[in-house]
Amino acid sequence: MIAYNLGLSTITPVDIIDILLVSLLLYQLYKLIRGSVAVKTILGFSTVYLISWLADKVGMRLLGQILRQITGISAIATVVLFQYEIKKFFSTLGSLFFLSGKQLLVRIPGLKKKSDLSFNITAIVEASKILGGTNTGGLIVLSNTEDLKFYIESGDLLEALISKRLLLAIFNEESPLHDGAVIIYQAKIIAARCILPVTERQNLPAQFGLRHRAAIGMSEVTDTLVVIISEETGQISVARKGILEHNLSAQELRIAINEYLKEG
Ligand SMILES: Nc1ncnc2c1ncn2[C@@H]1O[C@H](COP(=O)(O)OP(=O)(O)OP(=O)(O)O)[C@@H](O)[C@H]1O
Repeated sequence: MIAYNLGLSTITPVDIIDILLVSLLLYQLYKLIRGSVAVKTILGFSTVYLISWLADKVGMRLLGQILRQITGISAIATVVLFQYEIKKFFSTLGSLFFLSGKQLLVRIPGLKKKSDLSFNITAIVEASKILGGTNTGGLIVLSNTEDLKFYIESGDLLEALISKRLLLAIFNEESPLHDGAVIIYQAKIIAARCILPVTERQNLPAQFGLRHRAAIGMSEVTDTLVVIISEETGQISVARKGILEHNLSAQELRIAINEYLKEG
């Protein structure tokens, strides 16, 4: 076996692969919890552990005992509290194993391949504004990194350049394509009439029906930004990482899309 002697220890190619895989895993974990409530919860758990350890050290038996009980249930609490992050982590790992070589390059940090075309943000913003103004429902999934093959296959393939007129034509109530979601991958409208996974969350306000629930569900399990135009109120919302930002102006929608594309 090939091995490199760097003085202190011998590094083999397997060690290098090992380090690369661990870095990839840690990067995925970091991406998942970055900016989410998970960070605060982890800090909370760590504080309880620390106080419990200190209480034991200085002989505060009662406090130590109570805190130990709390830390004892933290394993179960972690699974319940982080069910979204855990689900997302495994679905990301799963999709990594089923990526083609080209898609794998897109996922490796630093090697992210930018699309040759640029996302026509203005077309998406203007179409959303018009749809909202005429109380026409719309559901648009933006993906910069995942090809969303599984969801694309549930709808009708289009592979067209993004244009305001095309988006308006798709969501026109007379159109046979208006039901379900449009999926935009990199800079193209890939498919329409797609079926998205509906969130299982119970605590959503009653005003949010299936369109909003499907948007939240999709953003929970994929790295996408989902734009919703409400048929009932004409309001524009976006869902990202399971969080819904409601009643956005055209300018706010533009900012949300820009931020997503920068992140992606
Ligand atoms: N799983 C799904 N995937 C994609 N689109 C869906 C899904 N479920 C519902 N929809 C779309 O949402 C429409 C129904 O929206 P519904 O009125 O229940 O939602 P809503 O959140 O109250 O939105 P609105 O404010 O527009 O009424 C359907 O006609 C369909 O186009």
